Amino acid sequence: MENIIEVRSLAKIFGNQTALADVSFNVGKGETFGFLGPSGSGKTTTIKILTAQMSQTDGEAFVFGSPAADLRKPDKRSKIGILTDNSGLYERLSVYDNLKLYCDLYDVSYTRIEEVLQMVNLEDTKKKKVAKLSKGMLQRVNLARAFLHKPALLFLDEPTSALDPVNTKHIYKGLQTLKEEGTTIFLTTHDMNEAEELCDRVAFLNKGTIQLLDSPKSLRRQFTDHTITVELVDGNKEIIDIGANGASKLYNYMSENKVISINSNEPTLGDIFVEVTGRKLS
Ligand SMILES: Nc1ncnc2c1ncn2[C@@H]1O[C@H](COP(=O)(O)OP(=O)(O)OP(=O)(O)O)[C@@H](O)[C@H]1O
Repeated sequence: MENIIEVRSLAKIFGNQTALADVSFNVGKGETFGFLGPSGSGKTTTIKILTAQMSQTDGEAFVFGSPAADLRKPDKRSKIGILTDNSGLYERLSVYDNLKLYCDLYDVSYTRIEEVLQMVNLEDTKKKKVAKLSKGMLQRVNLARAFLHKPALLFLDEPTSALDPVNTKHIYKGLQTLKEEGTTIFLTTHDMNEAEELCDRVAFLNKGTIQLLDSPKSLRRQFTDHTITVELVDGNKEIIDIGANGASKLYNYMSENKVISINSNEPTLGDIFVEVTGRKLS
């Protein structure tokens, strides 16, 4: 698979603070890659280096096969979209007029505005001035702006942090559409459900280093204790091994009509993160 991002031994030091110690990973074309870590673990710093907003102290970062710093050139920059919390929108203009300006900047047809507003669930808000938007609405306008020009690579720094569950689901659908269209997505989050929902692979970042990197499915398999929990009619819960011994036990309970529910004990990404790093995500 062609790599869109390649990072080798990346380090960033601010004064006496190490934000990134030694980070290496690749992101393949069309992949949605999740960078997961608690506050201060180095997620935004990584995005800033990959999008040429900051240079690294050591190591290498390549985007589209060239050093990330090349993204300062306008022809390269138009291939990426970035969502960060620094908005860059004109407060006195409406949502629609702000997006029109970006259409002009990227030479995109105005018909695209309706498409992206639909993807972020803001069709009814397009006439509102940006100054009057709620935090969640602002985040959705910024998202719309980030993928307005159909970038090949999209950087999303905590894309749903200000959103309610309904809008979060709506955004997930929009991001799935972008993925189906072939967009490569680099996403940071501390929301493990988001990572499960969207990401092909995730990297666990802790204190500036990657501690695990794999698909959510492989990680859950790797860390499972191979048991299920069976809830019985007498109110007791029993943990049963999923091997042959457990099977006969479960068969007996079931044939005696004693089972109310059976639940997998496969760990969530959040459980695995805590186990590996000893830290909680939020
Ligand atoms: N411009 C800066 N000057 C000094 N230190 C910085 C600077 N930017 C980031 N840091 C430090 O680098 C570390 C990593 O910060 P970063 O913003 O990358 O973390 P993060 O994982 O994105 O956190 P959050 O989830 O809170 O956004 C932190 O300790 C932070 O204080």
